[in-house]
Formats: sequence, structure tokens, C-alpha cells
Amino acid sequence: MDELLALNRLSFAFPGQPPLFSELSLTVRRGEFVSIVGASGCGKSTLFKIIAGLVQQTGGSIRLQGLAPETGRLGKTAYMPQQDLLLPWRTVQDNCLLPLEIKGKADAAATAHVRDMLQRFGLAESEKAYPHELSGGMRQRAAFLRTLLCEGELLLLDEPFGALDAITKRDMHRWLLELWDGLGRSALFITHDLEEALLLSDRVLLMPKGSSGPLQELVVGLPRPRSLQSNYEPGFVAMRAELERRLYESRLA
Ligand SMILES: Nc1ncnc2c1ncn2[C@@H]1O[C@H](COP(=O)(O)OP(=O)(O)OP(=O)(O)O)[C@@H](O)[C@H]1O
Repeated sequence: MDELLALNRLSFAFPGQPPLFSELSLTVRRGEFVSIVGASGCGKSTLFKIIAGLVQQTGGSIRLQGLAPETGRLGKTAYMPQQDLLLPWRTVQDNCLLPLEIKGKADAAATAHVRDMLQRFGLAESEKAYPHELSGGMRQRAAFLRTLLCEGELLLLDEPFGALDAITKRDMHRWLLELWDGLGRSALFITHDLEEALLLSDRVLLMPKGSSGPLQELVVGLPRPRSLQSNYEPGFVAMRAELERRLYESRLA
């Protein structure tokens, strides 16, 4: 697998504050699903905003899709922030059409494509509904679909399932695992849920508070395609324990 994203010795500090992280390095290869876990406030969302080109790093460089580090990244990743940001005055279908409208591509073919995707996402019957009329899981699926319709190969998914109840979350895991192998995209995924990280990812990166240097990683050796049953594969519990142990140790370091 070739490299899609490389962060090289990236540092960031808010003005007048100590560094949030320094000299942080990581890579994502094409087709990979990589999770980031770490304590609240360690800078995960800020890191995503930097990768998406919304915030400027204070040091280090970023290479995305083979582009030179100094090239602008705005609009080159498919970024799903922590709050779903569906526009309340637009229907589900019109929310999903938004990325295509912004690119000036919202023609009849695009509308047909969005309707086809809504069908695949189990949202066909809600295409004319407004966000407030959807359940939490449906909102997240709609926001996820809108993110997928953005052009960037790299998905930046900031705790997409964090606010869902346990059963809806499990449904979303089943749905994403079924979808993932056919998508041909790559993902960086923030979560606080260690089992979710292991179930979905090829690698899990640990980001302690005040991170400095390359992030420690755990390679998830579960075969793909995966299903919810992958939770019960031999080795899953041991990996969960190992991840917890490393997270705890990195917190103390
Ligand atoms: N604009 C800002 N100015 C100053 N400090 C900020 C600003 N935005 C965020 N912070 C602080 O920076 C730190 C990192 O925030 P960030 O949202 O990146 O953390 P996080 O790891 O994503 O947290 P969580 O897991 O709780 O979502 C926090 O302490 C936050 O309060």
C-alpha cells in the first residue's frame, strides 16, 4: 500500500499557550483505516483541523496524496467534524447534494447518484425528511454519506458514533464494516471506544496528552472482511488489554 498522508514532525500551540503536541509523525497508507485514541483534550480534533487545512500548524510538514507540503489542503479531504453539521433547513437529499453543489456538479446525474447512495445507506425513505426528523443513527448515516460525497480520498472522521446509544452504535459498526471493503477510501478515525477502534481499524495510534514524536501504534491483526463477530476472534481480548495497558502507560509517561 502506498502512502496517502504523512505528517512529519508536526507541532501545534494555540497563541500564548504551551504546545498541544510537538514533532508528531504518522502516516496513513492508501486503503487503510487508522484510529487515533487518546485522552480528552490531547488535540485530536485540532490535528484533524490542521490536516483538513482549516488551522495552520506551528511546525513540521504535511504531505497529502503526493502533493508538496506547501500545497493548500482545504477541500482535499472528506472531513466529518464531531457535530454532524447537517443544515437544518435542508432535506436529507439536499444536505447530501451540498458537496456536489459546492463543486458545481449538482446536475441530474449527481442527483440520481445521491438518490442511489441514499438507497444503499438505508435512507431512501427519509430523503425528503429534515435532519430533526431523523433518529441519531440516521443523522450520522446522512452526515457520513455527505462526507463520502466529498472528493478527498482520505476520510477524517471525528468521533462519528460517539453520541449514539450502544445498540445503534453496534448497528453502525455492522453497517460500516459491510460497506468499507467496497468503498476504496482511506480513513483516520477518532474514538474514545477501544473496542470500536480495534474492530474497525488496521492500526490504532495512541496520542497521549502533550504528545511528542512518532505516535505509538498497535497493528490490528484481524482478517478482513470483518463482522461484529470479529469481536469474538481469538486474540481480540488480548489486543484490547494490550491497547488499554499502552494507553495507561503513555498517560503516565
Ligand atoms: N481556539 C482555541 N483556543 C485555545 N484553546 C483551544 C482552542 N480550541 C481548543 N482548545 C483547547 O485545545 C485542547 C485540545 O482540543 P481538541 O478539541 O483538539 O482536543 P481533543 O483531543 O479532540 O478532545 P476530545 O477528545 O475531548 O474531543 C483543549 O484543551 C481545548 O480546550
